[in-house]
Amino acid sequence: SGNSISPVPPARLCFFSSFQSGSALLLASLDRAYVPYLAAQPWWFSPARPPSITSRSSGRPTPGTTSPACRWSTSPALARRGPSPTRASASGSSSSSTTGCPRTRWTGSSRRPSGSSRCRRPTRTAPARPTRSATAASASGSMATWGGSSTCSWPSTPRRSPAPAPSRPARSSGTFKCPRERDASHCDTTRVWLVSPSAYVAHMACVCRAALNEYIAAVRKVAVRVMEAMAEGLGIAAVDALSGMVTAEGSDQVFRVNHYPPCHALQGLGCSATGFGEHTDPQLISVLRSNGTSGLQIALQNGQWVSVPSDRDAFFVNVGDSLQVLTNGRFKSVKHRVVANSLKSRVSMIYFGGPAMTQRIAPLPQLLGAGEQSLYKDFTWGEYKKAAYNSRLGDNRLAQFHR
Ligand SMILES: O=C(O)CCC(=O)C(=O)O
Ligand SMILES: [Fe+2]
Repeated sequence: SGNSISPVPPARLCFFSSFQSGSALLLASLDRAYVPYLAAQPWWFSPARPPSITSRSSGRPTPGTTSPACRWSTSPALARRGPSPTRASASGSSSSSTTGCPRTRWTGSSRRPSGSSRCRRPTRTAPARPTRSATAASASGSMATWGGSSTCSWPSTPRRSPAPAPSRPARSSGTFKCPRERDASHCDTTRVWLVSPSAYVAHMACVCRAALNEYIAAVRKVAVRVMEAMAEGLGIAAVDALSGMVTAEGSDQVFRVNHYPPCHALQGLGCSATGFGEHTDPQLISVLRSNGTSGLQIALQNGQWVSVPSDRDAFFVNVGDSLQVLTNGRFKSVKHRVVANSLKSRVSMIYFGGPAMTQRIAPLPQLLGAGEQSLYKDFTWGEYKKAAYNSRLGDNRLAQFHR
């Protein structure tokens, strides 16, 4: 995306075959919490196989299992922290509304705190929070921690069977209207904070460590190559002027997996449910791969939402706010969101390349033309991140840093 916010497909980048299979392996084994979903979609385990639609993809929950439609888990950390740029509510102006999955049952007041669930929450064991020592170690660069909703254990507590999916769209007395609920989201997320790509692997007690390591190393190379090409395109002599920030010691990288269960009740209703509210990514660059289920949209300058073609063999590369500042607005971080699919699960995995916390984020001097002023106040990535965490997901977080 970036500067080119016209509805063109994202650039296709070449997958090496080992990368492709490593990537599929990663998706298959990343977190045991995803096994029920992945098991329902055998192509995850064999990328060569077409995404054949299995009986599960018809969207009917198998009796005795938890409905994928409303399976939800919320990071206790996020719930406590409230609105955050990684997992909070959609807000701000939007030309078209999305809503909570109408089939979900609201658990509380009509305005839930951001980051908590609108869906009926299954009884489950809260995932272990990283211990203080793990967090401290992470901050000091010696390991990475798992964060977000799922750790490497699937809850052992029994879950209630869901009510069978309605055979017709769920309407309340035939007058169901899509509520304009900006605080809704319909997504499970698992995040891995990357501190040291080699050290965190040693820490991870998951089956996925090798695949994860391989994938992240490879996708980081993709990010670096893209940023090198950007520097070249901007006429900057030092090829690593931008990319060096994600390879630098202490760079702040995150890898996140999102799962958007299908929202069956949307069928035939002509409205959409928010999977991930509108936002821009705060880091430098994001490299996303998905399972080919549609849902990702970007906002054009006129506010119109455009779907990004779903292609599981393509990367979606997104410019983050920090890169917008470094290039003094030549590349723009594009607002994007995810709408839930009524039939199919969407799984995406995103590598976010961020700079080190102390990195000064300001337009590259070699980029500024004669008399050109920075459009932004000076700040460090750490300062921006702190401000971002105190904002709502859909806020224009760069606004407060504009001169
Ligand atoms: O899951 C997706 O497709 C996009 C998610 C996203 O934008 C994000 O995690 O920042
Ligand atoms: Fe994003």
